[in-house]
Amino acid sequence: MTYHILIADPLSDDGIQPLQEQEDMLIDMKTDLTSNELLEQIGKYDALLVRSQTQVTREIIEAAKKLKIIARAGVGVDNIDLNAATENGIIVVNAPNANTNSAAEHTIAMMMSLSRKIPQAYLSLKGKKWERSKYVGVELKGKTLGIIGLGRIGTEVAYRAKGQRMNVIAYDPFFTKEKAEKMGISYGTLEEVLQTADFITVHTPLLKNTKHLLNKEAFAMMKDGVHIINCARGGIIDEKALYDAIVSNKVAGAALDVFEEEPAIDNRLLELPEVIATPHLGASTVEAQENVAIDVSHDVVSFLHEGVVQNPVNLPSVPKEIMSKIEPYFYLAEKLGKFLSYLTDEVIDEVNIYYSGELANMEVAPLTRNTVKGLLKRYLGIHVNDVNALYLAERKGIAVHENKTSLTKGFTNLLTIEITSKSGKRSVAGTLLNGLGARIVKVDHYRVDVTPEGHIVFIYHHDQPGVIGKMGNLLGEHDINIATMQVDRADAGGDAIMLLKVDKPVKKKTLDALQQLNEIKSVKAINL
Ligand SMILES: NC(=O)c1ccc[n+]([C@@H]2O[C@H](COP(=O)([O-])OP(=O)(O)OC[C@H]3O[C@@H](n4cnc5c(N)ncnc54)[C@H](O)[C@@H]3O)[C@@H](O)[C@H]2O)c1
Ligand SMILES: O=C(O)[C@H](O)COP(=O)(O)O
Repeated sequence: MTYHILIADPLSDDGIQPLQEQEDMLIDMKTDLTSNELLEQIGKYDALLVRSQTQVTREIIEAAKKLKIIARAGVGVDNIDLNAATENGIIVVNAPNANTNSAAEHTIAMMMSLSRKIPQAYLSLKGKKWERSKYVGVELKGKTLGIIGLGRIGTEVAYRAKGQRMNVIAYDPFFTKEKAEKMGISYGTLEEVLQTADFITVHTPLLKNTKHLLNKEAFAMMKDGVHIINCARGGIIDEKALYDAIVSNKVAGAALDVFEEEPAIDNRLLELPEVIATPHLGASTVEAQENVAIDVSHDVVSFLHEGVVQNPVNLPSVPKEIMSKIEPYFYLAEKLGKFLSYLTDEVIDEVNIYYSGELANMEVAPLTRNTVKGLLKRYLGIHVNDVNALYLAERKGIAVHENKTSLTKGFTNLLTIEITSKSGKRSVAGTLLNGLGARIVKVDHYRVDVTPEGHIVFIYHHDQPGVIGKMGNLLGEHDINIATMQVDRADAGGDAIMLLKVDKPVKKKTLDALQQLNEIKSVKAINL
């Protein structure tokens, strides 16, 4: 199989080496496609690599019938419709650590340029003027830097600002006084940061709750003559409010790398002499560009080849040590889910997954996704995957619950899945037997021992003499060879089940013929 890869924004040539080394990957580098051209062409690609420029909209995602992975060579994924990607089962990955240094250094460079008016003085001198008194700056030493958003970049900015002998105060919902003490900086609420800082820099993502975080009210709370820096995302600052705050001398100056609309050619903030700006260059260093491209290239290769990634955005990442423990159960979980989907034709209202024995001590979320994937696969086929399984279940009104119990019923590990529909509950349980692999060990309250693979004929019948022979004969007449057979019953002469492993798919006319036998209550062909 050959994978078609589209690189739609400029990426470092050295960085995409891991992709270029793959014999089964054909790479198209098309960095000046219009959105219409992208829409027309996206259908043939398995992977799409972008930076912040290409807008990966719902329309594009829905036209991307083969697309499996969208890789963002950088941090912010606000140019990608994540909901649409998740709904369509497309994994999104990014490179969250690779440009942290560059963005932090750019922030410090912008702050220093702002405080000493370097860009303005440079332009003046280039205009053949020698204006020494016009460009008097302020020192950073002893000033307070307020950081809003103390994640990867905010933290690096804090350490660098301390190097400038600034006092640092930060606000982040996950930041505490104890952490502040360890870092040698101050903790503040958002208001405290706004009220005490001489320089304010934002380092949050652009989210619903960070949109216009610095607005008219926020500027009103700040010290007169405050300086503002935004090397995170346009939109965190209300540009109109910033403009007014500069014109009214509340804000002494602003350094902006990002804008509400990019490219920001006609942005009126750029007309103000107090505003210095760069065209979204925070991550534009040789090192960062090489590193982001390497990170996402590795994820694209490992996802297309092995289904695993390091930096998923729309799927929780599982640490390697946890993954190595739960991976052997993936197969069992998916097969049990699929088996169970055949036991009812009714709408499923609820799924309960019981993890017992050693499974009860593990991080089981990926197994839950695999179980639900298996359950939905009978109807959704390739349209359900690890990325969208839980989303699709929720959309179909199926409540999924994880339960952990110590009851192992004699097994070292036991995975039990129970579905509830209008007419009641159905369940299946399986285990991993040391050295023997996966087994289905229980169907409803019947005990069995079946490998969860291949073609299975599942029969509910009355336990009575001769029934097994009759079924064997009938299957023989229909050219179906029985490989293994498992039978269990509630009581002698009562209800019973039979699981027949057969060598090939059983046709409808064979199932209909079995159903005609008096002893048979129901019969299903299960293909795992
Ligand atoms: N200019 C550039 O070229 C460039 C380069 C890299 C990253 N970025 C941007 O910088 C930003 C930060 O990136 P990062 O890697 O540090 O992300 P991160 O996820 O490590 O940190 C973001 C922090 O913001 C905090 N946060 C969220 N909502 C908040 C709120 N309402 N108030 C205060 N804090 C809040 C989070 O708790 C988190 O700690 C992102 O927007 C990213 O896209 C820009
Ligand atoms: O979020 C990011 O990583 C930065 O905004 C960098 O964007 P870029 O890859 O377009 O430079």
